[in-house]
Amino acid sequence: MRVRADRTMGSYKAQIPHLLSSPNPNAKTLKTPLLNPGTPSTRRSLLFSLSSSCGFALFHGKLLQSSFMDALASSFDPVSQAEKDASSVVSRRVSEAVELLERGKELQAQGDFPKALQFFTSVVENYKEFAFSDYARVGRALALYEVGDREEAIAEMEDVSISLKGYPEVHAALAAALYADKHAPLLAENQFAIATLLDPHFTDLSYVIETKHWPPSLELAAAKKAASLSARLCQKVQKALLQSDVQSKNDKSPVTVADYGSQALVSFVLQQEIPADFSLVAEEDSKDLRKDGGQETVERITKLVNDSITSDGSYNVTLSTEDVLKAIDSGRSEGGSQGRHWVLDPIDGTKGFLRGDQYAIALALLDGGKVVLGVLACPNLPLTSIGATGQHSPNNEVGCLFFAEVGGGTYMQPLDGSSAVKVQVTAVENPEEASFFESYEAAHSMHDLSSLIAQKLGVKAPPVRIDSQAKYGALSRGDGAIYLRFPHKGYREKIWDHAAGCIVVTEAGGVVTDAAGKPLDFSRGKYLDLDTGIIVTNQKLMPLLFSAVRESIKEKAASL
Ligand SMILES: Nc1ncnc2c1ncn2[C@@H]1O[C@H](COP(=O)(O)O)[C@@H](O)[C@H]1OP(=O)(O)O
Ligand SMILES: [Mg+2]
Repeated sequence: MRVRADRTMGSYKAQIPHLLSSPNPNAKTLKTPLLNPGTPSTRRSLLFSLSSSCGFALFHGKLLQSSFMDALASSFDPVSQAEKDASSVVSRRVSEAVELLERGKELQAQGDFPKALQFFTSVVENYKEFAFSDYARVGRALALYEVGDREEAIAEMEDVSISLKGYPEVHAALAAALYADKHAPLLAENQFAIATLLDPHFTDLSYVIETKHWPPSLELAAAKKAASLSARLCQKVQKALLQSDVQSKNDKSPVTVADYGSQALVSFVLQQEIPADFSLVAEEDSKDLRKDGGQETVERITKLVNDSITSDGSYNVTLSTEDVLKAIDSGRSEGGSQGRHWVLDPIDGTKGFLRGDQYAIALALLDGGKVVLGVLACPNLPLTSIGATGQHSPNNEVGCLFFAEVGGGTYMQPLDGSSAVKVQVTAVENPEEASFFESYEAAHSMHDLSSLIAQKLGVKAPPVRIDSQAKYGALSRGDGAIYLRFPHKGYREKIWDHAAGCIVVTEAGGVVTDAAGKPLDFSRGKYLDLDTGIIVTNQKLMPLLFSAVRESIKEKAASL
């Protein structure tokens, strides 16, 4: 959700839209963990930091400095056993509630809003007697917003803005929600005025982004939802394909249907969730489908898309064939260095999809030509490391969703929706201990060149060959240390084949460059104009890798 500032509006109105990429200040540094001054202060957290810089606990409406609490507890000598018991019940309930609150915040920081909502709701409902349950109400309001229950979210924000007086983030979040969802600019202005009176920093966009880390989490939630639904659609088609007879396996139509279906579904979900200024750069368009004989395929696609929408249950609509064709064609944007554009590969690695191997649904968001968010759904990637072989035991669960926002790190979540974990690229420094990924298809990347590079580096392990951007995902969680991609002469890389993968790796601490050592430039439209190839690894290995790549390219050229 991003509403542009209207230059004719008043000074507050012009400021409110900068909060709108997310009314959820989803990732701020927690300086003062509630009742727990000893924990590290780097945790990403929602709205929970108190304005003071030392540890406080709010309890029965009284503010108690927590460093005194233990002393008070130990010196307190209750008159009766009953009072002693009551006191211990209270402290047990406080720790229970704080634990639930902390868990809710963690889940929220990971983008797992439905689970976070459960934890916050539990505090709100079961621990009403503690004043700090109001902080759970803030979390609940924002989680409700993220899961799409916006009416309830705004009502809760309004209530809590009154009960938690003097808490600027609630007013700022409410300002953004009133502006974007209620289309109530005057009410939004009032809330924004309160927020900025309480904390003038909210007028400063760089403060909102850099200090509060308000990420485009609405976009992230929408992107995760779109990619997950598409992954389900593709899984269904791949399953039917793999169960079919040999003759229909040679038929390319299942991948066609899944490809278009995935694009239509992602486009539909994004437009439902974030209608403002929608722009999508995607691989497919409806030209071929509109030709004679395409009607049956369009009908199959439409059925698939409608089945996916129905199974999700959040949208009460049935799309017509024309709606589906239009959704596909809304991916005709050219991208570029201005504005915000979604970038989609509806099925990356179609060869892998047909073989029953790896493929990915890759969705990213560009802002001013830079990738600010990426989601990679990899329906066949095992949840545990694919290690040095690319293989996994047949009982291993598969289906990973990687997601990253600029400045927020990379997370991986099972596609079944269970909790996300933060991932990091490997810390391996010695190339002898490194393994490398490359394309399964020799036509997509020069295996002889990668082999020369690996040899120069001293890599001992054989290449791990898998299809699609699942390679970026696997590398982001440390399954391997290096990804080498050297398309044959004349091939032009497209932005949708790298945008999501690139941010997933860089936010996990990795480096992605072309073979000349330059970062990938996503600002030039559909194509990446780059030198020779793409190399990916961790910060430590990059200098060594880069030299091996330069030498190998020269050597190969000389031998031709
Ligand atoms: N000749 C080629 N050289 C390099 N990449 C290609 C070539 N043809 C298609 N691709 C694209 O490479 C990507 C997958 O590469 P890999 O799986 O080897 O990493 C896909 O995006 C695929 O397109 P598509 O998305 O249309 O399948
Ligand atoms: Mg692709």
